[in-house]
Formats: sequence, C-alpha cells, structure tokens
Amino acid sequence: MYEVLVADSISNEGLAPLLEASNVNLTRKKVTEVEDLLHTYDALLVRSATTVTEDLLDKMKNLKIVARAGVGVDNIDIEASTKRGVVVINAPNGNTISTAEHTFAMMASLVRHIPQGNISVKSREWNRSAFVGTELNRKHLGIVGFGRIGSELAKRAKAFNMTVHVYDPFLTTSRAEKLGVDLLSLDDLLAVADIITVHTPLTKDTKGLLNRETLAKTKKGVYLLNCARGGIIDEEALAYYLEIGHVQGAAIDVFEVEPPTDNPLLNFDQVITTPHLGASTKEAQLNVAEDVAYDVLRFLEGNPVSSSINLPTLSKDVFEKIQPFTSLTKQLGAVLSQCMKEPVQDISVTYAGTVADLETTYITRSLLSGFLTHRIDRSVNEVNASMIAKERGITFGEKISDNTQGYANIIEVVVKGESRTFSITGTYIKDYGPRVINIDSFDIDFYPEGHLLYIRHTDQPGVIGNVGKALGDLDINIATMQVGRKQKGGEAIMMLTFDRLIEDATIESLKQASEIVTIQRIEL
Ligand SMILES: NC(=O)c1ccc[n+]([C@@H]2O[C@H](COP(=O)([O-])OP(=O)(O)OC[C@H]3O[C@@H](n4cnc5c(N)ncnc54)[C@H](O)[C@@H]3O)[C@@H](O)[C@H]2O)c1
Ligand SMILES: O=C(O)[C@H](O)COP(=O)(O)O
Repeated sequence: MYEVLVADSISNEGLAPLLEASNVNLTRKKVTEVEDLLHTYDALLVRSATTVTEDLLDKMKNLKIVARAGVGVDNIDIEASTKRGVVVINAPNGNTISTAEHTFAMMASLVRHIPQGNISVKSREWNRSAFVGTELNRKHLGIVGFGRIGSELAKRAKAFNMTVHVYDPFLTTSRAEKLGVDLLSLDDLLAVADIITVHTPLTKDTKGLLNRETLAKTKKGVYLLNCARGGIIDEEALAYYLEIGHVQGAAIDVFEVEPPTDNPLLNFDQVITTPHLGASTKEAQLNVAEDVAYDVLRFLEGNPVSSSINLPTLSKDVFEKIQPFTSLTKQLGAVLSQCMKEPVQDISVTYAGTVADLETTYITRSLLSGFLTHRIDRSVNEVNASMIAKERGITFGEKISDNTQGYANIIEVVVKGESRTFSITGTYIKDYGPRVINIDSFDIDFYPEGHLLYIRHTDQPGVIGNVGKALGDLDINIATMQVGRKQKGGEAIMMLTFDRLIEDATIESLKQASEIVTIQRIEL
C-alpha cells in the first residue's frame, strides 16, 4: 500500500485517480498535523503553501516523489530532493490559461481603475473624474519571460491591438517571429513599454530582475504587473518608484512574503492586488490535480512520469523501449562495482546498434545507479546517481559507436580506477534477455542475475573440475558455469551462478588452490 500525503488544498475531483486506486492510502493533512508519521509517506502533494525544505525531506525518510499541483517549484528544495533520490514533478500546463486570463484581467483593471472605482461607489461616492483611465489599444506591452503564460497573454494583448515586445534570453528570433512578437533586450523593452508584466520563474537570476537600477530605465508613467512570483519585481524598488510617481500603477498577485502583512505596496491606492489567484479557477485546479494524481500513481507503480523537474521526462512508449537497457546497465554497473574493488575516477560507456538511437542519458543514469549502489550506504537511483558521481569526483561520459560486434545492440562500459581499468560488455537479445558477452577482455556469455562467483585462474587441466569438486564436497550446487580465456595456457575466467549466497569461508577455501588467481563474489 502506498502512503500519499496531500498537504495543501488540491481539488478532490482531480485527485480521483489516487482516491480510487486500491493500492493507495491518501491522507489530507498539513505537514504540521502529521509530524509523527512523516517517515511513512511515499508521496507528497503540495501547491505553493507548503515549503518542502531539506529538513522536511530528512524527516520523510520513505519519500519517493514530491508533486507540485501547479507550475512554480520555488517552494521545493530541488537540490536536496535530487540528492536524496526524490523525484520532483509539477503540472506545468494545467493553469496556463487561467493565469494568462487573470493577468489580462489585472491589466485591464489596472489601466481603468476598476478596483478603486468599485470601492468608491460602494463608499457611496460618485467621483467619475477621479478614475479616468487609459486604453490598451495601440499601447506597447513588454512581457518579461515568454513561456506558456507569457505567450498566451500575448495572444490576448494582440486581440486588443497592443504591440507586444518580449524579453526572454532563451527565446530564438525565429520563434519570436513565428509568434508575431518583437524580441528585444531587457533594456530596450524597458525603454519602449507602456505596461510591463513579468512571467519568468523565480530563480537566482530573476530575483530582483526589475530593481532600482532596471526600473529607472522604464518610461515615466509605466504600469507594472507581477502575476508570476513575488520578488521578480523588487518590492522596495517598486514602492520607491510609485512614491516618486515614476510608476503610475501596479497590479500584484504574488508577494515576496505571503500573505503580505507590512508590505509597503499595500499602502498605495494605485496598486491593485489579488491574493495569489492566478491559478485559482475550477478548471485550472481540476487540471493540475488530475495531472499530478495520474503522474504520482504512474510513478509509484514503476512507470515514467510525464513532467519531472529532476529526471529526464520520457513517454510511456520510450520508457518501454529503454527499460530492457536500463535493467541491463544497472546490472553491468553492479558487476563492475563489485569486481573493481578500488576507488574509480572515470566511467565511460559506449552504445552501439539499436540502443544508440534511444534516450541514452537515462540508460547511463541507470548504469551509475547500479554502480554506486554497491559503494555507498544511501539510496541511489536515476534521480541522484549523476549528482552523487560528481560529488565523489567520478567523471562519466557516453560515446556512440557503429561496431556492434554482430549483435543488434551492445553496451560497453570501461571503468578507470587508481591502479587499473576494468571493462564489461552486455547486450539485450529480444525474447532471450540480457547477456554479458565480455568481461575484462575475456569473451564469455552469462545472464547477469542472482548469486555469482567470478574466478580468475590459470588455464590448465583440472582447474574447473577441482572447483566443481570443492563446491560439491561442501554440498553447494552450481546452477550455471561459463568459462572464457584469451589464449591457451594463459589466464582464464569462470563465472559460476548459484541458487544461494556463497559464504566467505567457502571463498577462502577455494582460494587455497594455487591455480586460482582471484575470486570475486557478485550479488545482483
Ligand atoms: N500567479 C499564479 O498563480 C501563477 C500561476 C502559474 C504560474 N505562475 C508563475 O509563472 C511562472 C511562469 O509560468 P509559465 O508556465 O509561463 O512558465 P514557462 O517555463 O513556460 O515560462 C517561463 C519563461 O521564463 C523565461 N525565463 C527564464 N529565465 C528568464 C530570465 N532570466 N529572464 C527572462 N526570461 C526568463 C523562460 O525562458 C521561459 O520562457 C511560473 O514559474 C510560476 O512561478 C504563477
Ligand atoms: O506556480 C503556480 O502554479 C501558481 O503560482 C499557483 O500556485 P497555487 O497552486 O498555490 O495557487
């Protein structure tokens, strides 16, 4: 049974996939209400109210996935989640339209003073001259951050005959042209826009993007909107420019601290606000809840997620195609890690044949996870494997080759240690399964699973029989035996598989024979 904690207000209807799943036990409680049970949850679902800190992750020892029913993940410590192998997913598409519509509504309200007019009339005033507004028609709108919401907003602005200028360092000129917007530098956008709205995520680069210095470059009388994240427009700087009358008005849905209390912006009549309502529509809430509910269930049941922040996103189709190879590389990594009993500096993997056309970065993550699992005492998976490898100073890389050695596909891994290198080559044969076809330059053919002994010995008569007899005398049944050698009379290898783990004492007694060079136990 999977334990799922829903810590923020998320649509019940949207959560139906989880509520109806027979293998899920769903709890709707704030984190503070289940302090004693935090270690039991497999999945945590949040919106923006719960902050997923490193401290919380430490308490949630069993956590496998954090799902954000919405877009912004600035309330989740992604690095700490990745380090712990916890997948972070979001629902990036479900609230785009609602937020674009809300921004547009805020813009129209701002330039026509609708909230102020509403308050005035309800105060039994009739002061028409105090609320003379400005048309949107033929105005220049500056959109900072031209992603999903920014581009939906642009469509609506163009329908109102506005000229749309955008600043987005990740947007190509050709895409801007295709979308019919004018791509500018930030400075040029600030200089030309009558109204500026921000739609970037909150990151270290966008925090305070509009500050005392940049806001000084805007037109006198400019209007500003923030329906993205508190802090993208520095609140103190905005208050200053409102105070001196340089900024004519602002519409703010999001605040640096929510709810805002002694925020200076709340003191200005020309600032209109909403309590973080961009995504608060029935439609958006249903969409985002459904998106994360399906993804969490899929993930818990071992399937790919459709929108991950810290894992490459794969379609079901692609996931099914790469799965045999991720299992194979995990096993290859585990064999390598156990055979190479010394610190390693570099892991290099070469893909050839059909596997080379697949999502190899994910397959390499599986390889690293198989390798590292046998070296460190914390949980390693595809989420945190590359981060842990980097932390440990292990470099890794991928190559593509066309030398398939006659197989449909092969994966060769070479590990460089302080004193030697070790290599392994595997293949996946359809309807037959994974095979290891070469180990440390010895051709061989074995199925990488179960309890194995990897024995290096001198190639001379009687060795194989002696090992078989010694094990038989100890009542140990050999399930399979594969042998390999490079040249007659030189060094040779045996790969034995067993139905149970072979004890240290048995290995020590086998090592007494003079023709045995090394014995390595491998557990897969
Ligand atoms: N008010 C709300 O309720 C509400 C609802 C949804 C989203 N949001 C916020 O809106 C943000 C944007 O959402 P989206 O779905 O459009 O995201 P998105 O990822 O589709 O778009 C963000 C855009 O910002 C651009 N960008 C990144 N760094 C930038 C920088 N330094 N300068 C300029 N542009 C930069 C990106 O290239 C991207 O095009 C979210 O991150 C979230 O914080 C708020
Ligand atoms: O990033 C988002 O999706 C929005 O800010 C919505 O936040 P909410 O889920 O707390 O309404």
